Amino acid sequence: MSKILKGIGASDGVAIAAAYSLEEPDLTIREASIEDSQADQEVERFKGAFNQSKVEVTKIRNHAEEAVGPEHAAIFDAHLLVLDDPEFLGPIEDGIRNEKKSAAQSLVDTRDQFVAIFEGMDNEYMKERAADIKDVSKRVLAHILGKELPDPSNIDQPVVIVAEDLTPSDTAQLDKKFVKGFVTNIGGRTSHSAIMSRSLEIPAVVGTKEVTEAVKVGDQIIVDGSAGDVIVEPSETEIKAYEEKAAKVEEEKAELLKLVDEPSKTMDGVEVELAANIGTPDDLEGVTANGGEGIGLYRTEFLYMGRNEIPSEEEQYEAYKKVLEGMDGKPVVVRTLDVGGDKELPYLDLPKEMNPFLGYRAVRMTLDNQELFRTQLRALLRASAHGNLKIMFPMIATIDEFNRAKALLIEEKDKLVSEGTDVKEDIEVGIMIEIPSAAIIADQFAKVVDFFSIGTNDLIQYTMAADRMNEAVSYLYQPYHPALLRLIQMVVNAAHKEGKWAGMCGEMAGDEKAIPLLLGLGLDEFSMSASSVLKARKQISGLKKTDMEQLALSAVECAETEEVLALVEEYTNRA
Ligand SMILES: C=C(OP(=O)(O)O)C(=O)O
Ligand SMILES: [Mg+2]
Repeated sequence: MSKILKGIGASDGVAIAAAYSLEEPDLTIREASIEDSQADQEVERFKGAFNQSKVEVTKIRNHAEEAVGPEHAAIFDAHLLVLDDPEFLGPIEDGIRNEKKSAAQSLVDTRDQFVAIFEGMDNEYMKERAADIKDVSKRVLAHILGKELPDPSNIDQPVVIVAEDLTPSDTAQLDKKFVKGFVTNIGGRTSHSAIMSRSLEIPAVVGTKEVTEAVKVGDQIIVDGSAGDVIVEPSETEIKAYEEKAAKVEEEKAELLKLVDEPSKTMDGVEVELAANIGTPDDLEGVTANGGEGIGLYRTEFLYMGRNEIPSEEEQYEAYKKVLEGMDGKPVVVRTLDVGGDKELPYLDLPKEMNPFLGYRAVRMTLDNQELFRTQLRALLRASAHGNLKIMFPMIATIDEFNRAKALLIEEKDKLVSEGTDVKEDIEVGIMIEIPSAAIIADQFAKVVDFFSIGTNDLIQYTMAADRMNEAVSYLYQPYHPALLRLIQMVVNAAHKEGKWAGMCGEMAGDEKAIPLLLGLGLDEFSMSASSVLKARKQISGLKKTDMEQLALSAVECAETEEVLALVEEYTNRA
């Protein structure tokens, strides 16, 4: 009998495939020492494990080169060097032969010695070598212990990934050709793995609480990303029903594609901009295919993930240039590095925090690490010559933070100009509105910034004090709550009063129930997953802006979310 798990639908569509687990195996060492007579056998075992690891790393390296480019493959070249390094292999063999350690124990002790030496050096390059040694040793240890490490980039058959959670860098490595869907235990619609699943257009269900318990590797599962359902070991009849549903989803998509070149216009002729959010230059294809009128949010942090070092100015410049040229003069809002919260960068050695979402993240960190920030700003300024760039700072809480970030930008711009580098004049510089303090004094911000983009994913969690990743408090995560609508109203009105524009790049911008309200509140730009653009265009073409203004005026006066939703229903059915 099949079993149905309920979760939160994170990305629409239906996937049917075998389950693949991303859980890491238990790598606890049970035998630390050996008898004399076992030494040869243990040496054989450790050499065999190194050889197996070399074969795997070479495969992963080649795959990475093909899928994401040679820059990302370079990490694995460094791993291969470690696997061949006699300075590393020698002490492991000595530990087995002379100190009677098991292969696993000798590997771990040698690893720890090397890691301590490299981490203690005052040199970024050497610190990165410590990360390589840790990574490689984990793989070798797994082989010595007879365990297998999960490797999302090495999947070569259709699968549905099942995991406790997927980190943004795990998600970035998924190959759409084989990864048909994913299901996690934790997370909500705005956790970053969910956002990535939408940009990759992979059906996903998050927050099932129990998928890793309920599903065995190889089990057939169905993911219904629209309903948030996961069917484990489905019957023939269920498979057939879902295959039909999948075909219907494809049909609807084909129908919507007819709107690709249409303007985004309400019934009474008001145009808005429907833009898309991207994480990497590879996402551009989806934006063009879905008729995105611009990029409303380029989350540059993904360029910094899944690697062991900060991307160079040149590498960043190339990525930004590719996006700007790809959008061919259409607006591209690039957000400067926003790490922290659930987006970690192991090589930056950021402190572990009690409340990472309230901690050292985004501009708070980049203003403090000026070399890193200036490198990104220079890359952006140089790229500005290739298109319609707008620069946006994340997680701004105070005017002073904005002024400091902008001052660095201007300093770098002046330097580049004096060096004779081409930099576009009049680049718009704006901020994300993710923190209630910024929304509340939006009138002050509007005097100094060129635009706002409301980041509701964070703004909701900070307004309601409800962690966006935590399902236990997900009932409080209410996009349509009047408190939030009032903040949005303040921001849009403040922008318009100063002749500036206000957009939204949080997930709410692509939400069918929110769009009528946002239109009525006067939002100028809606930036969403590329896969939602055409649906939004169709919806907007059936709404009258004047009616939606009435709806919004009534909605901000409501006491509860339910009342707001009832109003949305009433007004949109009327239209
Ligand atoms: C778009 C946003 O930023 P991110 O989801 O990357 O935190 C947001 O907070 O709404
Ligand atoms: Mg945010």
